[in-house]
This record gives sequence, structure tokens and C-alpha cells, in this order.
Amino acid sequence: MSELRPRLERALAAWLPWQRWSGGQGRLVDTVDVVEMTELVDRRPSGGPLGLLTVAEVRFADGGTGRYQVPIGVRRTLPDRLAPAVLAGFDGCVVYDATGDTELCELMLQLIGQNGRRAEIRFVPEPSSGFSGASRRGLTGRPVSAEQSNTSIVFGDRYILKLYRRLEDGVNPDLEAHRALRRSPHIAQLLGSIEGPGTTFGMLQSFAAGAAEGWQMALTSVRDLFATADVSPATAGADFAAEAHRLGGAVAAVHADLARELGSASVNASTLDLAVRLDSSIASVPALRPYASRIRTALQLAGPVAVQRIHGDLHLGQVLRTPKTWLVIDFEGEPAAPIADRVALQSPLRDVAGMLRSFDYAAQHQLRLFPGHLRDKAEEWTEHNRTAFCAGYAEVAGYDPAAQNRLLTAFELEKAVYEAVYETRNRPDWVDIPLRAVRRLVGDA
Ligand SMILES: Nc1ncnc2c1ncn2[C@@H]1O[C@H](COP(=O)(O)OP(=O)(O)O)[C@@H](O)[C@H]1O
Ligand SMILES: O=P(O)(O)O[C@H]1O[C@H](CO)[C@@H](O[C@H]2O[C@H](CO)[C@@H](O)[C@H](O)[C@H]2O)[C@H](O)[C@H]1O
Repeated sequence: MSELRPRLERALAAWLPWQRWSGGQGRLVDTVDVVEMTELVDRRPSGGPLGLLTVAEVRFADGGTGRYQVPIGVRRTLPDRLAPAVLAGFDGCVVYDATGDTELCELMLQLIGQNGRRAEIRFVPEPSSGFSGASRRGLTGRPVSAEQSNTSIVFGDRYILKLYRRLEDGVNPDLEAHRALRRSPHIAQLLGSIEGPGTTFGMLQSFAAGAAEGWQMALTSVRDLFATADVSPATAGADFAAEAHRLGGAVAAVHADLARELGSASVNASTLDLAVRLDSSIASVPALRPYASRIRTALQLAGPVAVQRIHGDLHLGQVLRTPKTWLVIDFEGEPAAPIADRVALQSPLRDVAGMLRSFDYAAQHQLRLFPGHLRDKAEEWTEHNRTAFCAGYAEVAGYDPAAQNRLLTAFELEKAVYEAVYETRNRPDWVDIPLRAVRRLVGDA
């Protein structure tokens, strides 16, 4: 194993910066130190894979650092489907990223069901979830194909295991929020976790089979409106407003539960410091510069504001519509933000603003595909659904977020600036969507 480590470190230095979950595609790597390697397999059947839960500490050339989970498989012969995951050759074997190896992923599921332990790593079924060794028999794992900040594996359409890639100190906020929300009808049931010393490696949940993602539903609705001449959003084939209304209610209920379980407070809005990232955002996205002083003014807030734990990165891709209700997923917050910011108490209007931005994204994204005279329709769709979402939220929360216009606009602007940076780094051809929103929110469009 001692000879595997340097080989793996060299391979990871070239491979890891190109993985979406490492944050910032293609950053140059200075050093990789593999600091932990825990054997997953107890008694390996002959010819079976060797599995290692590996932790790599990475120092990037730009001074950034990160600690990442990379489950590693080692096999003599590799099934063809694992070819894209190959990292290195070693001692006549192939070393690869094991998140696509169904055999090794199933082993993790099995270990959770058995309340297992490997060295310092504990595989824990969630108390009173009913998940046990018997629950997982005969299920095959498949990786989720969606673009992700982490890596998830679905087992037989019943369970989903998310392996956190970037490891943080303490309990992952996603796991913490799911524990706090265990009685909520608006989350996928928490079934177990993988926990190491001082960090969370993974979370197991029930899989919402056949659920539709909010983002796809919204895109379909906009497309229907664009495809039909002379109709309003309310009369187009796939009007989304009734769903947006229910979604608003679900988000308000989740906020109420988070406040009850994890606490709330009242602070002066100036302490929220919404402009803290503005200078570095402008450095990353020079197109923001002409609006800098107006953005700064809009982000200056004062007066009392209620704060609590929130989702932190709420958008239509983070909500799933099951036949019964809306589920909110992925409570990790903004993937690149420091952990202290992600668990800090925040205004719930920040989540509301995230979702309102997402309605704009859905309409503007479709507009890029159907350009031209449809701009008015896109805006009508956005307004129609924003109104419905806020009305649904108000019914459950007892206050209308839209009535707090100054605060809501500031959070939308903060989010749009964040999105401009996110898109510049990850999807440069999308950056016009948030930039247009910034212009509108500072009164320039
Ligand atoms: N409980 C679930 N049931 C069904 N699909 C899910 C569930 N949780 C996540 N997904 C799917 O997996 C994708 C990634 O999940 P997410 O929690 O957002 O991961 P990440 O933190 O890696 O972004 C989601 O977009 C969704 O399509
Ligand atoms: O889902 P993640 O936690 O990885 O969030 C990041 O990626 C999102 C894109 O996948 C990004 O969301 C932005 O694009 C969405 C459409 O793809 C849109 O619905 C959101 O409103 C918009 O913010 C998110 O900002 C980023 O943190």
C-alpha cells in the first residue's frame, strides 16, 4: 500500500481538478497528500476488487486548499463501464475512482445496514428509520448522471447514497438539516450516514422514484407558453403556477421546522454583510464593475431581521415533485462557501430570493433556445410564478415575503452576483442570465 500512495497522489493531481466537485475546473494543483486510506473490504473474494476510502488534501497553485473524499477501487481486470474512472496502473492492477463500481458501493450500503465500522469510519443506520441489513438485499447501485457537487449512487430506485466529495470539519450541514427535519413531509427520509473522525463522508436517504425535478417542470411550462401564440401563462398548456404555489407552502413549512429545531434570532440587517464578496466577485466578473456602486448601495441594509438556519442554495434544481408533495433536497448551502457561512443563521428570505431567481433562470434559459419576440412572454411567466410562489409561502408562513421588497431585492441581487461568478467559472455561456438580472435589479433595464 505504501507504494500505491505516491502513484495515487500523482494521478489525483492530474485528475481531481477536472472533476466538477473539486470546484473551479482545471485549477493547477501544487500538491496532493493522501492522508487516509481505509480498507472497505474485509474478506476479499478472489478476483474481487480492493476498496479504499481515501482522503486527499490538495493545495492548488492559486493558494486554495481542499480536503476531498475519493473512494478508490483496485482490480486486476476492469469492467469496460469503469474505463472512464481509471486513475493509474499499479502492480499489474488498475486503480480507479470507485463511485461507479456498483460492487463497492453496495458494500457501503451493506455496511450502513449492519451498523458496520472500518478503522475510524462508522457506517450508521439512522435510529428509528427502520433501515437495516435486510432492507438492502438484492439491490444494484447506479451512479446519478446529473451534474453534481458531490457523487450520488441510487440503489434499485429505493435508496440514494450521497458521498460528500469536499470534506469539512464537523457534521455536514446537509446531514444536520435532514436530522432536524426528520418529521417533515418535505424531505426525503434520512436512513443513515457514513461518519469519520470529525467529518461526514456520506448520507443515505430514501429515493423518490419517479419524482420530477422542479427545474424540468418549469422549463416544460415555459416551453409550452412559448409554443402557443396569444395565450397568457395562466391559460397555457403546462401552467406551473399551482405548483409554484404549493412549492412556496412547502418551503415555508421547511423554514418553520428548521427554526423550531435549530433555533432563530433577530439581528440588525447590517450584520448580514451582503456586500462582503462584492469586490472579489467584480474581480472575477469585470462586467459587474459598471454597477458596483449601485449594487453596494442596494446591499446595504439596516433594521431588525429574523434569522435562522436556511437551505442556503435554494433553486428549482433542489426541489422534487413526488405524486404527493414537494421535497426539498441538498441542504449543503452554496458549494464553494466556507462552512462557517453555510451554517450561520440567515434570513429565510434569502432562500425565497434564490427560488425567485430560479423562475427568472428557467424563463431566460428557454428564451436563449427560442429567441426573439418572446421576451415579454418570458417575463410574464416569471412574474406569474413568482407571485404564486410568494402567495403559497405567505399562506403557510403567515407573512408575505413579497411585502418585504427592499430586503428581498437585496437578497436577489446578492444571489445574481453570486450566479454571475458561478456561471463565469462553470458555464460561461449562461452568464448573461444573471448579468441581465443584476442590471434589472439596480434599475438599469
Ligand atoms: N431523495 C432523492 N430522490 C430522488 N432523486 C434524488 C434524491 N436526492 C437527490 N436526487 C437527485 O440527485 C441529484 C443530485 O442531488 P443533490 O442532493 O443536489 O446532490 P449534490 O449535493 O451533489 O448537488 C438531484 O438533482 C436529484 O435529481
Ligand atoms: O445545485 P448546486 O448546489 O450544485 O448549485 C450550484 O449549481 C446550480 C446549477 O446547477 C446553480 O443554479 C443556477 O442555475 C440553475 C439552473 O441550472 C438555476 O435554477 C438557479 O436559479 C441558478 O442559481 C447554483 O447557483 C449553484 O450554487
